[in-house]
Amino acid sequence: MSELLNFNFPSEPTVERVTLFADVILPLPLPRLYTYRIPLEMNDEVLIGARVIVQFGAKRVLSCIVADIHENAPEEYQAKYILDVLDDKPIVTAPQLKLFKWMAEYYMCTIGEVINAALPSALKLSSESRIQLHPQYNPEEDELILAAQEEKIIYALQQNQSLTFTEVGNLLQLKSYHKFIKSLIQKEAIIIFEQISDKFSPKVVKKVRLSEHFVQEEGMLEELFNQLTPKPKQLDVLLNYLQRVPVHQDVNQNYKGIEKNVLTNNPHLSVSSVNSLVKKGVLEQFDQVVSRFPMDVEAQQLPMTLSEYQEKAKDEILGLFKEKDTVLLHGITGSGKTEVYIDLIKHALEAGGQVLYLLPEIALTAQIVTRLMKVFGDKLGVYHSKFSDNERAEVWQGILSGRFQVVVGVRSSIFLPFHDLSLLIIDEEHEASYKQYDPAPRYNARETGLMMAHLQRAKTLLGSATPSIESYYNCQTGRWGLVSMTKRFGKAQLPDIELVDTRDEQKRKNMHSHFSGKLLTAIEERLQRQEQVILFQNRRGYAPFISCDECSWIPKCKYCAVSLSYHKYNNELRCHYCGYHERMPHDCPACGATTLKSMGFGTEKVEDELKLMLPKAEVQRMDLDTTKAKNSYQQIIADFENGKTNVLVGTQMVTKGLDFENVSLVGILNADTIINFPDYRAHERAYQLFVQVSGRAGRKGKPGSVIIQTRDPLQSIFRKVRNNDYQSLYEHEIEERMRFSYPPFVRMIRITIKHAEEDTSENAAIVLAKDLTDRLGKQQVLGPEVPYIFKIRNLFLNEIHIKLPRSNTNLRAAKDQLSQAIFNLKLLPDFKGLRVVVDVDPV
Ligand SMILES: Nc1ncnc2c1ncn2[C@@H]1O[C@H](COP(=O)(O)OP(=O)(O)OP(=O)(O)O)[C@@H](O)[C@H]1O
Ligand SMILES: [Zn+2]
Repeated sequence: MSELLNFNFPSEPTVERVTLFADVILPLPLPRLYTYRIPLEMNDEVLIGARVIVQFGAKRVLSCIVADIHENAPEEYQAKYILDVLDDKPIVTAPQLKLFKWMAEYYMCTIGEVINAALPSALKLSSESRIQLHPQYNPEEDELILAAQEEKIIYALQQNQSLTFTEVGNLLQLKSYHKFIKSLIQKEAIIIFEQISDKFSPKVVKKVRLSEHFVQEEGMLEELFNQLTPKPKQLDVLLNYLQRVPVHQDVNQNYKGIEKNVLTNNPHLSVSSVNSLVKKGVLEQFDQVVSRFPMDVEAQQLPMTLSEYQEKAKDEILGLFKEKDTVLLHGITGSGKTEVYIDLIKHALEAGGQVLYLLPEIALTAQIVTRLMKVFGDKLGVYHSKFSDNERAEVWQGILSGRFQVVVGVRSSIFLPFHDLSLLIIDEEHEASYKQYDPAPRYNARETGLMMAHLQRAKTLLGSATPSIESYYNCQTGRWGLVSMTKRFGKAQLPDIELVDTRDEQKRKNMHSHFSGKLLTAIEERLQRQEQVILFQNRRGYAPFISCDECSWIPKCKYCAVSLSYHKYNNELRCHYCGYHERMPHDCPACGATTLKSMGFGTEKVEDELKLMLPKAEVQRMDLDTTKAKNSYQQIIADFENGKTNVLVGTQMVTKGLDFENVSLVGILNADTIINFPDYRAHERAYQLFVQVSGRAGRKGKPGSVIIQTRDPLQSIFRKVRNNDYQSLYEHEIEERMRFSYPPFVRMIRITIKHAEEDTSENAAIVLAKDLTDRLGKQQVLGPEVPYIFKIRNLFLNEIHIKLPRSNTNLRAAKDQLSQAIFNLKLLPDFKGLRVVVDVDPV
């Protein structure tokens, strides 16, 4: 595979008339690249990193990326011709291709899977792709010079709204019709969209401006004033317009106009006068399509000067960057890391490079984007999965064209087409959400980011108040630089942390459902003082399961080995693994009793009960269920920021990096499920979670407090959290990792074997484990074992863990062995229908 993936980047375009071949990456999980022949007339047009259209299989026509161009015909098959060239410039850059290749090798997947994850769908075309008229193109009015075929397409689109590529081909009766589509896209007459649901719907605002001749021709404006004197209401409208758009100072300002509703919503102006002026032709009304990424936000430098500590940290980072490529900024919650990042980004942009700022979660981007917009204006691009395909394609193209020099985004941003990255920031670097579980590539954006930075010779700054053990270890061994900030910004102090023993409280009848008396009183106090509260519970839904009081029946998922969670708002039982749902039964299907009780509690119940107990409080919830819609994150965060809500209840979404100045109390409702998680990282995770969520309190001057409810307050983790003692957590953890051979001392690979038959799954796992033991040695192979959740989506699971020494040569060899073993396993007739999932560095 690696030979086939060898990319060459010829520095000069080929001009001779030789027969050329292109190796292409199809967006499919294929184990290797395919070679196509380049038609002679396209010799100069096919470029590495650009898209071409090819036929794959008997029927499929799709776009793919050219990875290499050479003169060697494939030996095993007759190369088909490339049908068309889509781009006249590469849309995937040279360092990106190298990164994708590395990802495929490192994470043991195909490069097609990587490309598939990387490209926004709007850049992936197939016979099913659709085109529509460009929303700003008006065939009746806009004079474009179109070829006859192009006119035909436009005409058909006017009749039909949209066409698939296949339909375009049929319409033109041509095999190579893509060039017409391409040309129409370039002329901005059409756009491509992947699904009807994704159809590009631009935001349009109604605007007005003065008709041009009043502005351009001498004396016209005075005359207009005279004309309008008998109509004082219309005159008012005109004066108001001129106040907002001082055309006498700068005539060009008129062109932009203002939004019409600025005039019509003004209580001092009459709507009918505005409309009369439009009718008379004094005001000209027009529609403007506003980009989803506002272009006219001017960068406005905020007067944020770094504190002495921040300045010192920044200088240390820059100093370390002279010797090291990677630096970890370990700054406590609220120490002001973001401002240090912003300063470093400015620095990097001034030197002319590109910057990527990675965040683990969309919820976080909302706040940070506002902060960054103010400083970087329209140089800033934002990238995450709540954007539509077209929006994502717009960011992709904007990076290629140089429009966006700094991008803030979640893990998938590491796929973006940077070519001159100079700084990569990985905020909250300890976050597990940087890792993609499913589907392949199962990559970690932190590790991939580091590789990306390495390939582009960029510097990487990772930041966290609770660094991952692996990262801190890298600093201890001297591979990375370490910079610390140990004080909160300004006068803010770390909050006081109080433990409440729920077992004890229960005995004293001091528990009100899931709230201790102490927590309730504390919440009430904050409400009286007009301060805000964040409550954290690690489960969404109303209750993790329900059970019959009579017969103990518990509803389970039909397809997975888990109980169904109860969601009250739609009275449903839901599987959090496969999405299966059913109505909550009225009585027990097993015994008929009407005594179904919900057990345990999730965020929905916390919200519900709080509203009952404290009816005056405005409570809002932030979890997966309340943030499905595109802008719901922003709304919830904005409501909390503006003080519209007093209490924010949420899952781990509320714990990360959010910055609210008025929060003086944080409550953790049930710490125990977090600590008692069966995983070697449980301790580290619990520490990170408690410290992060506590860190939301008391960020701006006002003292903050934290109440943690637990049945076992004597656990050592709480002492570390209360003392903010990362050092002792690290020392304890790193010793255990060394003793029991866990990362960072070894690399782990998890192999999950899936089959519809329980026995087949188990047998296959035994055979594979045996083979792997033979190949890699006994020490290296753990399992097979049946995971706690042993069935998901009707497939029975078995797991094998592999631990490998850290040296790179061994790693590659071991992975080859692993691939071989899996390949052989799947060939065995007993194991038909077997699925094997390989997860490198699982988290
Ligand atoms: N130089 C500065 N001038 C004014 N305000 C600042 C400055 N630096 C930080 N702040 C304010 O201090 C608060 C905390 O800063 P910030 O959010 O960057 O902390 P952080 O280190 O990222 O914390 P966390 O790890 O909890 O996310 C913010 O409200 C921020 O606006
Ligand atoms: Zn299920």
